[in-house]
This record gives sequence, structure tokens and C-alpha cells, in this order.
Amino acid sequence: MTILEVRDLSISFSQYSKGLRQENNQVIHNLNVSLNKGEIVAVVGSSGSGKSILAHAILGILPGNATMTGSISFDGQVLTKEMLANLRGHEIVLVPQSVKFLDPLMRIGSQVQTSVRKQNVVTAQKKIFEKYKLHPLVEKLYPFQLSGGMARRVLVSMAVVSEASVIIADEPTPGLDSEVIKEAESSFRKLADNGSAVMVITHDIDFALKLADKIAVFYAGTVVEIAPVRDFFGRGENLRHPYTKALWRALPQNDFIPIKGSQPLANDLPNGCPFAPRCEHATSDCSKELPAEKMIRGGMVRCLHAT
Ligand SMILES: Nc1ncnc2c1ncn2[C@@H]1O[C@H](COP(=O)(O)OP(=O)(O)OP(=O)(O)O)[C@@H](O)[C@H]1O
Ligand code: NI
Repeated sequence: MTILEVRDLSISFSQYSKGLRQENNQVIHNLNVSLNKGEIVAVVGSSGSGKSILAHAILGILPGNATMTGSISFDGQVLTKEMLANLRGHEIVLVPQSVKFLDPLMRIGSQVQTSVRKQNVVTAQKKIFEKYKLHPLVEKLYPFQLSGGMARRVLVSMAVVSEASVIIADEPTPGLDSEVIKEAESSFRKLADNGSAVMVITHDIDFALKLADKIAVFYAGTVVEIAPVRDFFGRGENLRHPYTKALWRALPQNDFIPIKGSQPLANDLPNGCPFAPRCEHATSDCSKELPAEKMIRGGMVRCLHAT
């Protein structure tokens, strides 16, 4: 059952460029994605493709210079700002990419305790500290006293103890050792097994494949494919989008072939399919308009030539 649905989301930033000219950068466009209860979706895609902005839109914490169109629904209801403010931190929780999201003036123990909803606050905090190898003395510390890796373990702990319906984890693993990464994998899976929906944003395709049920592939501000994890095998013959295939084949354990060219910038998007300028299958039709979503073999793809 769908718990969170993002429909036709577009987000642009207005910025002043040289000579006080106002520029509108569309960093997300025509984006659809949904999260089901009990499911983990990993969002992969290169740096700057708009993944964190999607997370911030879902949490209703976009910066003031952002304009958003489209809708985000929770449990079948389109969210308003007020509704989101009530759900944030309880029903919809973020593991932010930046540790700056911790309250600088609050001790870590109390901060983690504020996230507990269903259990005894102190016991739950102590138990999660043990799981994430946070020494009891960390309870008394302030965020500035933590190392990067410790802060990230605190952020993951906060999301896990919240037992929220929707958990959006934005790059939860950098700086964590392999044991803690395994702990995070098992925590996210347990949350999903208990009915939560989890979205994990990551650069790490291996981590995504181990953890998730589905992979949503981001390119230049939109989702170009959503594929079940089982489709990632061999030379990517079951994958649908040329970019997903190229990402897969670029992995060291596969062909290790880098993708030629670079992702277009938000203020310089080509017409039509954003991947067309780098795509060996592109035809002139690809540059006319963004390909509509197609369902093929149980996955979604935006590519005119996908079969
Ligand atoms: N406040 C802002 N004003 C203007 N542009 C912004 C702002 N915040 C982000 N952007 C732009 O939005 C785009 C998407 O950024 P985002 O942080 O979502 O990328 P990302 O996919 O999360 O990248 P990474 O993998 O490096 O975390 C970038 O081009 C970035 O420059
Ligand atoms: Ni990001």
C-alpha cells in the first residue's frame, strides 16, 4: 500500500547571477515516485542531480528561494505546509545528509530522546546508543564535540528510534565502518518489516542493492527508471534505461566503463530527454520532449527506445 506519493514534482531556485540578472534554475522536473509500506526504495544518481532537494521537499524544508509545483501525498492526502509541519519528525523523518541538522545547543542524549515515540524514552535511547556503538558518555556531549562518523551514527539512531511511517535517509553511510553499515541495513529492514516505508539516498550502488527492494535512478532532476533490485545482474540486460545500464556497467566489478560526458546543469538542460546528448541510442525524437513514463516488465522507465 502506498504511504507517500510524489506526483509531477518540479522545483526551481531563483538566484541572482552576474549583473543582478535573476535566473531560475529548475533542479527537479516532472518527478514521480512513490513509497509503499514495508518497502525500501534506494535513490541513486550522480552528485547534483537533485536527490537531497527531493528529500527536503518531502520533509517540507526547502530553502526560501525555492518554488515547488506538483504534489506530495501522505496516506492518500495531499500535504499542505501545515500538515507537513505536524508530521515532520514524527510520521515523516529525515536522516539528513549534513550533520548541521543537529541542534547545536542540545545535548546528544536529549536530542535522540526527543525522537522516541513508541517506547520508554530513556531505555530506547540507551539501547540504540549500544547498537550504534555510541558510548554512554556521548549522551552528555554537544554536536560540535562529535566526529563526523559519530554524528552520522547519532542521526541514523534518531531516525531508527522514531519508528516513523516514512523514513528518508540522505546518504546515511559515509564515514561509517562496515559493522555499523550492517547495523543500519538491518535497522532499515526491520523498520520496513514493521510497516514503515524507507527511502535511502545513496551514491553507493552496492549498498543500495543489498538494502533495497527497488532502485529509483535519478538523472538531471528527474527519475528516469524505477527497477526492482533483481534486475541488476549480468550486463544489465534486464534494465530499461540507457543511463541505468551505463551506471551498472561502470561499476568496478562489472565492465568498469565510465560514462562519457557529464550530466547537464540545472540552468542548461537540453530539450527532451536529459540523457540524450550522452546516449548512443538517441534519435532526433529524443530531443523533442521528456519521454512519458512507461511500465515495462514491472518497472518504470522514461525512454522512447526502451523495450
Ligand atoms: N539553496 C539553493 N539555491 C540554489 N540552488 C540550489 C540550492 N540548493 C541546492 N541547489 C542546487 O540544486 C541542485 C541539486 O542539489 P542536491 O543537493 O539535491 O543534489 P544531490 O543529488 O543531493 O547531490 P549530492 O549527491 O552531491 O548530495 C544542485 O545543482 C544545487 O546546486
Ligand atoms: Ni545530496
